[in-house]
Parts: sequence; structure tokens; C-alpha cells
Amino acid sequence: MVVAKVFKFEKQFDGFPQETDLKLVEEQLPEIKDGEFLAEAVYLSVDPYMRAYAPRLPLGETYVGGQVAKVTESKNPKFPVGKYVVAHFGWRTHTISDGKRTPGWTIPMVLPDFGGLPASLALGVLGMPGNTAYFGVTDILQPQQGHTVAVTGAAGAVGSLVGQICKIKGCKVIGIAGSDEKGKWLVDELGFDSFINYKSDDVGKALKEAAPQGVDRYFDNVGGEISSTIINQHMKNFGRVAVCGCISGYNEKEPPKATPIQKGVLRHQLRMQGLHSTRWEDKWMEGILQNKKWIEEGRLKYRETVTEGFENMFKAFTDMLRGGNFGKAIVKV
Ligand SMILES: NC(=O)C1=CN([C@@H]2O[C@H](COP(=O)(O)OP(=O)(O)OC[C@H]3O[C@@H](n4cnc5c(N)ncnc54)[C@H](OP(=O)(O)O)[C@@H]3O)[C@@H](O)[C@H]2O)C=CC1
Ligand SMILES: CCCCC/C=C/C=O
Repeated sequence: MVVAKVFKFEKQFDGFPQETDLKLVEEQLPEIKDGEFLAEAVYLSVDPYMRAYAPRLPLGETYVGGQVAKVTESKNPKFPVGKYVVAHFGWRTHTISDGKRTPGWTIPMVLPDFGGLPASLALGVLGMPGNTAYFGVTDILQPQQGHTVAVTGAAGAVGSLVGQICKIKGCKVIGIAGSDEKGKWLVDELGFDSFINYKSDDVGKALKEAAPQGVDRYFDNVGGEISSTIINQHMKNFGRVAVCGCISGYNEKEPPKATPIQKGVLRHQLRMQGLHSTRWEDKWMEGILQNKKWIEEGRLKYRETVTEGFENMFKAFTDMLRGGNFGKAIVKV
């Protein structure tokens, strides 16, 4: 009999998540039936959307999330024993799946050949965050050679890749994130042109110095007043803004207030578009293969912040929300 450890959503978050909002329980799993397989989690993802979607998640359910798991028993030929799958099984160590889509989320997928790269990358640069960056840049932001690009959340899973992909496209890239150590990594190792620490710098003033002629493209991971400042005061005419996330407000009890942006959008005739990574599901492998190729060519670097132990899922999640991660935050079971 297999016993799964599972984090259940016990209490709706009220502001910043508290450990007692989730409950770690044990579940005895039945034998698998025809068409099913049993998978054991190896790496689990912690992502900001887990906080953003919380108000829509039913209490009592397994907490949401993606994982890389190893198939240990199978009565489904599409998911043979020994293969690794990336799937939206939630925060749990063992899962019985029929290989079908978790409603509202992605369909389980046997990991493609990563050519020796770690399987954990299926949760980062070779998975959802990597494709958010790849398609967010190529389809939505559409930067041109010579453009100046600003990206917030710049040292995170998505932002660190967005900046590098824009460098590959021949742009000047300004990263905005929450510590000088992150800035040093972005500039010295990832090739960003400059960095602004939104916690210690005056973002408006620093951006004026970094981009005196203005910003052609803005990839917005954070929303709030930083984005209002960039959109109202720094965009060039006909610039584009890709709205990917607004983490600055996810933990607020009341809807956050920020300076309205309509004036900036109108004055500079901006094109502003939201994006969900899921919209590119039908060409998912294009992004994964391109990011993999850039890694192999040494043009795209990735970093993971790894927390050890399934029991530490909640800590990894809240560390990430507080900015403790460089690149992708994951948990190794
Ligand atoms: N639309 C889509 O399909 C997707 C959207 N997203 C969104 O993209 C954004 C980045 O996600 P992801 O790369 O996975 O996460 P990250 O790896 O960037 O981790 C989150 C980061 O957010 C930063 N942060 C936390 N609080 C604030 C704040 N108040 N103001 C500014 N920054 C803050 C922290 O970095 P720091 O030290 O810099 O503060 C932290 O490291 C999120 O908003 C997320 O919701 C992500 C994936 C898909
Ligand atoms: C399968 C996960 C989809 C995540 C979309 C992200 C939204 C914001 O964070």
C-alpha cells in the first residue's frame, strides 16, 4: 500500500500565507487500475500563481502545482515505468493518474529528451516559466534589434530568461529586482546592461539614467507603482508592454492602489497586452526546444534555488514570495 503525503488547502489566505493555511496529511492510495499509472514526485515547483489563484481554489483540495515525477507502476502504455512526467498533480508525493488533464490545468507529459540537462528544468527554463518568457517576448513584446527593454522581477524564473532572450534579440536590457546581489548576477553573469534595485533606488530616477531616451519595451512581472512609473514616465511612443504578472499585489488584503496608467498609455500610444502561458499550449515544444538550443549554445543561462524536502514546500513557497530565489524556485523531495 502506497502512502502519499499531501498538502491540503485548509484555510483561505488572508494577506501573506501562513503555515496553518495548509495542512500536511497522509493518504493511502488504492491499487492502480487499467489505464492508470502511479508516479512519485522528484521535484516540485513553487510559483507565484499558486498565491494569485488562491481565492479561486476550493478549500479541502490538494494545493495546486506542477511537479516532475517518476512513473513507478503503470497500466497505461503511454506512461511506462521508469519514465519521468511533468504534470499538474499538486503538492503531493505520490499520485495515481489516468494521464488525462487535471481540469483547468495542463495535461501530464512524458519528459522529452533534455539531452543530459536535469529533469528539474521541466519546471523552469524547459517548462512553463521558460515558455512564458520565450513566447511572451517573441509573440507579445516583439522587441527589435537596438530596442531598450525594461523587465521587472528580473532575477526570477521568468524575468531572468526574458532579459537574456531580449539580449539574444540584440536589445539593451535593464533589469529591476529586489537586491544588489541579484543585480550583480544579472549584469555580471547573464549579460544584462544595467540593474535597478527597486527596494533601495528611486526607480524613476535610475531608469532615466539607464535609458535617457526612454524604453521601447516593458515586460511587466510585478504591476503596482513601479509599473505605473515606467508606463507613465519612461515609455517611448508606440512602445509595447507585456503584462505577465502583478506579484506586488498578490499578498495584499485590499486591491493595491497605484497611479492610473491610462494617461501614459494614451500619451505614448502604447500597445499593452496581457498573457497566459497556456495560450501557447498548441506550440509548447517550440519554446522548449528553442530554449534548450540556446542553453546548449551557451546563450541562455539558468539558475535554480533548491529547497530540500517535501515537508519544506510551504517554506520554499513563502521564501519565493519574499524574494529569496535566484531564477527558478523548486523543491527536491
Ligand atoms: N502570465 C503567465 O502565464 C505567467 C505569469 N507569471 C507571473 O510572472 C511573475 C514572475 O513569476 P516567476 O518568474 O515564476 O517568479 P519569480 O521567480 O520571479 O519569483 C517571484 C519574485 O517576485 C519578486 N517579488 C516579490 N514581491 C514583490 C513585490 N512586492 N514587488 C516586486 N517584486 C516582488 C521577488 O523578487 P525580488 O527579490 O526582485 O523582490 C521574487 O523572487 C509573477 O508575477 C507571476 O505571477 C509567471 C508565470 C506564468
Ligand atoms: C499551468 C500554470 C499556468 C500559470 C499561468 C500563470 C499566471 C500567473 O502567474
